Amino acid sequence: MTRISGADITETVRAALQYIACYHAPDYLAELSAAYTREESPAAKSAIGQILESARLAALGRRPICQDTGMVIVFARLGQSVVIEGDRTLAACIDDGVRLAYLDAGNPLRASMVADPLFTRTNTRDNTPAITHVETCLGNNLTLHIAAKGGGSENKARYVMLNPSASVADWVVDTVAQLGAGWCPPGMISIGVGGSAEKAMLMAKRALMDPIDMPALRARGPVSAEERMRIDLHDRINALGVGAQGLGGVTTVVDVKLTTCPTHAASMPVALMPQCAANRHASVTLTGDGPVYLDPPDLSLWPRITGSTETTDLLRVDVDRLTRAQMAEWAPGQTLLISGHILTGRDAAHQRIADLLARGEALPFSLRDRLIYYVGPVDPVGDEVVGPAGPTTATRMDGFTRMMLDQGVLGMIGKAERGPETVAQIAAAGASYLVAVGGAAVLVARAIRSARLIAFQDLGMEAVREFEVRDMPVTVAVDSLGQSIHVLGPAEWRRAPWLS
Ligand SMILES: O=C(O)C[C@H](O)C(=O)O
Repeated sequence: MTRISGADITETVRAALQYIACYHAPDYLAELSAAYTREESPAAKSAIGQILESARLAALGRRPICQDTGMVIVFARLGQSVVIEGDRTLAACIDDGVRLAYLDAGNPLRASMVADPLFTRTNTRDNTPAITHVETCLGNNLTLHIAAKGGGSENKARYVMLNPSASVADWVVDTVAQLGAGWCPPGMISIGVGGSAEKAMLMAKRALMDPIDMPALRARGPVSAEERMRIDLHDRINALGVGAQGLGGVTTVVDVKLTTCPTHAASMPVALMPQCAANRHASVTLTGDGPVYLDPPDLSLWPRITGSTETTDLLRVDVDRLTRAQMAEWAPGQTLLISGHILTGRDAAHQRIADLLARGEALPFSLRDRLIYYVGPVDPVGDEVVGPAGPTTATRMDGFTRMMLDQGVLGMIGKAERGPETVAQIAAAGASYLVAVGGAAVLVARAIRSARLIAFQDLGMEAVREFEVRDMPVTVAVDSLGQSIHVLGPAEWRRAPWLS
């Protein structure tokens, strides 16, 4: 019998969450560095370079690698000979650790969880609850596989019940082809096949925390049908040409996981889980000897990438004097360095604006001739004006775009593709959609010189702020003619004859 105190579980979870918020899993970092070296598409190479440089700044400064510091997912393996001491359940001990980690005064992480998801969607302010799954096993230990999963990649999880004779591989490739870039590639895709509907999802999610072994698998060669399928999927997904941030490129995934389980003769449940470029997870085993701390990583593994936002031949834009005529000169894929004042606003702020307008009430700020940056930043510490502040997925704001353009908005900054209708609205208004690199949150924040709360303070990280930026690198994603880099880029880099 092993006694593990609830307080030790809490402290272990707290420390692990602070750790993974700032340090990428080293195996993923190594694969991302290799992808950077391999990348042939200039836009994708620049995006990967920015993610790597931002990751290095985050690790050195011990700040979150992404402004979306994630929803905490814990897979616990509880030995049957373990007694958890104290008056808290295992899930409550884990939630206590989440609370302490996210409210850490020295390195606060962003609270993203909202309670009452159907109606009030009220931020719980401490990122609880964690989503905890417990499985018992033989033994004297408690192992916790802990991840902080970003919302953008979680939103792209997919599930299907196929006929037993259908091709799972074809469904996976077709599905990834339609996922868009909101999951922030390059990352990983994990497939769970079999069991029941919920079992397939859990298998896929759990396997995202396994070590990356695609290069080793290729080097030794596959020895099973599953391994052959993994390699095939890896090749076919990369041949889609989606590339980093959906800008078109040779690497969309660095690994593909595949987990199976017996299922009903009538069924073929298939789950697909993407993992974004903020690949944050760690495993810790408590043995009853106190809390467990992860060893500090070897920071020489974090490469220094220079030139990904080189300023020499880029167009500098003063957004305080921006006109539609100027924007008409921009071309998709062109990188700009913007300076001046921009407003922030994301899901909840857009909903609030829509509600105010629907009631015929005045907005507490003017949107005329403004750029809106879709972002929910981390709170600042020390002399920061804002914490890490990368873009959120713009596609979610598509339904509000007509309304914002009608209010006189000149353009938007976010990440990932816009739907065809939104692209047409942007073009018709002579507006623009710009992208910053998702997952390069520390780098983006460096361009922000001041931040001021403007409205909707109760929305926390989703409040409207005004940022003053200097030389913030953004890429034109939709120009005023309605051309989209998320269509043009992947089309240029697609090497998938079965799609044409
Ligand atoms: O919530 C965010 O800041 C980003 C989100 O994870 C997204 O990718 O859309």
